[in-house]
Amino acid sequence: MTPIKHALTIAGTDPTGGAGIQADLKTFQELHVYGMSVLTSIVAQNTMGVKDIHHLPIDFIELQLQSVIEDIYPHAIKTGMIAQKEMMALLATKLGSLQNVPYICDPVMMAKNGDPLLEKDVRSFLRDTLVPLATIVTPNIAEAEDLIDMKIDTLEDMKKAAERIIHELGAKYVVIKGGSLNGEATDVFYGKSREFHILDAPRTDTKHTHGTGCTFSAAITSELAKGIPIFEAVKKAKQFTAAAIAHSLNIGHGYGPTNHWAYRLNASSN
Ligand SMILES: Nc1ncnc2c1ncn2[C@@H]1O[C@H](COP(=O)(O)OP(=O)(O)OP(=O)(O)O)[C@@H](O)[C@H]1O
Ligand SMILES: Cc1ncc(CO)c(N)n1
Repeated sequence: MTPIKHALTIAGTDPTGGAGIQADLKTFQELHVYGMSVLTSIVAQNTMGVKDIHHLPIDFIELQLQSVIEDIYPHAIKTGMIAQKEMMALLATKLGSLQNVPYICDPVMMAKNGDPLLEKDVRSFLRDTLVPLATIVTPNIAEAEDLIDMKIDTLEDMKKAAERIIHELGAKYVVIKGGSLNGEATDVFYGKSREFHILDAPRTDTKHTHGTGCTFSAAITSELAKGIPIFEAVKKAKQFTAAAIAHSLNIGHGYGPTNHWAYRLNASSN
């Protein structure tokens, strides 16, 4: 039997379970990877928006990380909501010291309704500290625009932005998620091999897309933890997320969550 793989998410919380740490752990579980988590910020949010954020002390984030790593070494690590400069600095030091562990950087900046999840003026620090360490960085359109200070309106713009993220910021690979562009669900993958891949999936006409980005990056993390090659991992994550959105859940009063078990249902009916 293949030994179990372990994946670690370092992120903020969503008490409604659709985004953040909770979405990551559900995704790890669905993709048969043992899930672990280090909390950075506790967020009072729901499908309608963010009410307040409580940031954990830096030394306590460090202690959580140390507790996990000295006991169950992760085969892949993702970061999601990292809200403060001090958190980014700590994680840059720690992640930089881990050898050969794929690092998936989801540069989370805001919730689906536009409420900010990062403190003011830290976006450039995220670009300079965590992004360069990433095996793969997974911005949506707004996050990519912010990272390289460029407006993105077309697929060609997405490709230019992807090149700049790799060649100017230093990540190894990038997938820019086009979920919010022109009513398409087309993503652009690019990386050190300098080849573009366009990822398409049928777009589902739904507003219930809370946590799609977390789910997508957690699915990539799961596959990289298993040792799957990077583009295969991204393709699988795209299918997993597309199924989760196609069967998204009309619960809550705002942007409802995706359905993390939809991929399993599809797979068992094939
Ligand atoms: N309506 C949709 N139908 C199908 N796929 C979608 C849809 N919306 C987004 N996607 C896909 O879902 C994945 C996540 O992209 P998205 O742009 O929604 O992330 P995000 O904005 O970071 O999400 P969040 O901030 O809510 O976590 C991408 O592969 C994107 O193409
Ligand atoms: C904690 C957290 N991370 C990410 C997102 C973006 O979906 C969210 N709403 N909450």
